[in-house]
Amino acid sequence: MRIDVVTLFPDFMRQCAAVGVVGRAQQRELLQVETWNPRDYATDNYRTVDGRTSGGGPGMVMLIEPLRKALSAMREAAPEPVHLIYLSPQGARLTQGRVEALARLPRIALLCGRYEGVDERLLAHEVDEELSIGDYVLSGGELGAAVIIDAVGRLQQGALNDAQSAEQDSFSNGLLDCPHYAKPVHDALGDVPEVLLSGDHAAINRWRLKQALGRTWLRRPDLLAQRALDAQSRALLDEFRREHAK
Ligand SMILES: CC(C)(C)c1cccc(C(=O)NCC2(NC(=O)c3cccc4nocc34)CCCC2)c1
Repeated sequence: MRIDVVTLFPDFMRQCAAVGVVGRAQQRELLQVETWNPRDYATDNYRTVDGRTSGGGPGMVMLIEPLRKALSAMREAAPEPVHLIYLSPQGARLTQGRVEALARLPRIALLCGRYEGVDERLLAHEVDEELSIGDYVLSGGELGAAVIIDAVGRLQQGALNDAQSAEQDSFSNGLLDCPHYAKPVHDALGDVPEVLLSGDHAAINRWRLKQALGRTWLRRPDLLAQRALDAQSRALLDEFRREHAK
C-alpha cells in the first residue's frame, strides 16, 4: 500500500512513519509513505502557502495554488488512483471499521490542514473524504495523518508478527483490553492475580474475557452497546456486575 501525505511538516510525518511496526513495514516494502510539501510548489520569493481569510477576521487560510500543484504532482507520482482524505474537525469520526476498509485500498493520500484550514474550493474539488480523530482543537491535521498511517500501516499483510497479530485480534474484538501483568509476581504495588499463575488456560481466557467485558461495561458502555454478546459473554458480564455491585 502507498500512502502520500501532503503536509507543511514532512520531516515530522516521515519520522512518525519510520518507527516501530510501520517503520518495519516500510523496510519490508509492505508500505510506502511519501510526503509532499506545498511550500515546494509556492512560486513567490517568500514561498507563501497561506493567505488572509476573505471577509476579514483573524487567522490565515492555506492557499489553493501551492496545494493544487502539490496534489497534482502527488497524483502523477504513481499510477494507482488516489483516495484523498482531508484530516479535519469537520470530518466523520475515524473508527476501526473505517481503518480496516482503508487498509484494503492500494493507495490513499492524506491532506493536512494548518492555520485555519484549507480554502473550501480546493476541498470541494479535490477531496474524497474528510475524517476526524476527535473533538479537540489541534494545530494541524498531521497528528490525524499519523494516526491513520499507524492504524492502516499495521494492518498491511505481514506487518505484524504472530504475537502482534494475536494482540491486534484481541484489540479488534470491540471490547476494551483486560488488565495486563508482568513479573514480579509479588510487588509493593500488589500481586499478580492468582488465576494468571495457574496455568489453567481455559480459566485464564475466561478471566480475561470477563475483565474485558466488565471494563467495557464500566468505562465504555457505548462500545458494549455496539456488540452482540453470546451466552457465555452475557453470563461472564453478569458475574462481573454482581461482584462489582457488592
Ligand atoms: C473539534 C472542535 C474542537 C469542535 C473544533 C472546531 C473547530 C476547529 C477545530 C480545530 O482544531 N481547527 C484547527 C485544525 N484542526 C484539525 O485539523 C483537527 C482537529 C481535530 C481533529 C482532527 N482530526 O484531523 C484533523 C483534526 C483545522 C485546521 C488546522 C488544524 C476544532
